[in-house]
Formats: sequence, structure tokens, C-alpha cells
Amino acid sequence: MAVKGLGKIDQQYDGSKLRIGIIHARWNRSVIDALVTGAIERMKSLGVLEENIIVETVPGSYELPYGTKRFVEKQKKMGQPLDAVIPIGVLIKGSTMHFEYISDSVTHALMNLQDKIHLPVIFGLLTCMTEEQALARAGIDANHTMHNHGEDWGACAVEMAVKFGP
Ligand SMILES: O=Nc1c(NC[C@H](O)[C@H](O)[C@H](O)CO)[nH]c(=O)[nH]c1=O
Repeated sequence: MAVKGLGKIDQQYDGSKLRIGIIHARWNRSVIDALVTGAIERMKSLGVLEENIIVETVPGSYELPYGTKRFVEKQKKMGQPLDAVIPIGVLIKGSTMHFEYISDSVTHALMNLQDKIHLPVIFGLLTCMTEEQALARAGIDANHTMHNHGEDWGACAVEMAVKFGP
């Protein structure tokens, strides 16, 4: 029996009154696009209106923490506050330590951001050792060995916003 993973959804949460932001990096774009689509489609299946899913981009994963903070602040200032935000990035190990430093610092920054902006910040950063690992976690590898993790992130955003929203 498979142990790892979110498993079946134990409850459907009603996203029809939610406004959710997605902010994604533009590195490794084919994987990013699959993850973003997965998150959007799952949120729509939970009732979130398409016009209430706001998508923004940043150059790379390193820009996600600051970009997420400003994205949320600007939506609030426009009088259209978000109920949750999903930063999405794909880091793939190269030949230097760049991967390790960005993965670790961005993970901690996104975790700590929640207390600063008082909003659920879903962890949508893939930290992969190979391209194959990234493709698999977006559900677009040749053998479709895994489900699209973006779907989990969409469901997580709806649940956290419904349960712990303002
Ligand atoms: O290097 N690899 C990656 C990367 N580097 C760029 C970095 O995030 C940032 O945009 C620049 O350093 C400029 O600040 N960004 C990613 O999202 N994935 C990677 O795999």
C-alpha cells in the first residue's frame, strides 16, 4: 500500500468564496506550466472561480519570497485581498552549490513569510536532483510515474484558506 503522499482527499472544501494567488518562477518553464495548470484545475474543481485565481510571475525561485510578499500586499491595497497564496518554483541541481543555497534559503523565507503576512503560503517549490524528478512531480514524465503535485498545492490552498482564513 502506498504510504507517501497526501492520499485521498478526506473532505472537499468549498472554494467558491475564495481568492487565491499563484506566483511562479519562469525557470524550467515546461514543468512550471504543468504545476500551475494542476493547481488551477484542482482549485476550480473545488469551486474557486477562475476570475478569483490571480497569477503573477517572477524570474526565478530566488525571487519568490519577496515577490510573494509584494504580490499579497498589492492585492490587499487594491481592495482585493487574497485568502491564500501558492509560490511555485522548480530548482534542479546543477554542478555548483547554487541549488543548495537557493533551496534552503527560499524554503525558510517562504515558511517565515506566513507569520509576516498572516496568510497561508503553500510550499510549491520543487527541489530536484534531476530533470526526470521534476517532470515526474509535474505528472509529465514519459511513464507518468507520479501525480501532478500542483494539484495537491491547489487543494491545500483551499483547505487552509477555508479553515484558517480571517
Ligand atoms: O540556477 N538555477 C535555478 C534558478 N536560478 C535563478 C535564481 O532563482 C535567480 O532568479 C537568479 O539568481 C537571479 O536572482 N532559479 C530557478 O527557479 N530554478 C533553478 O533551477
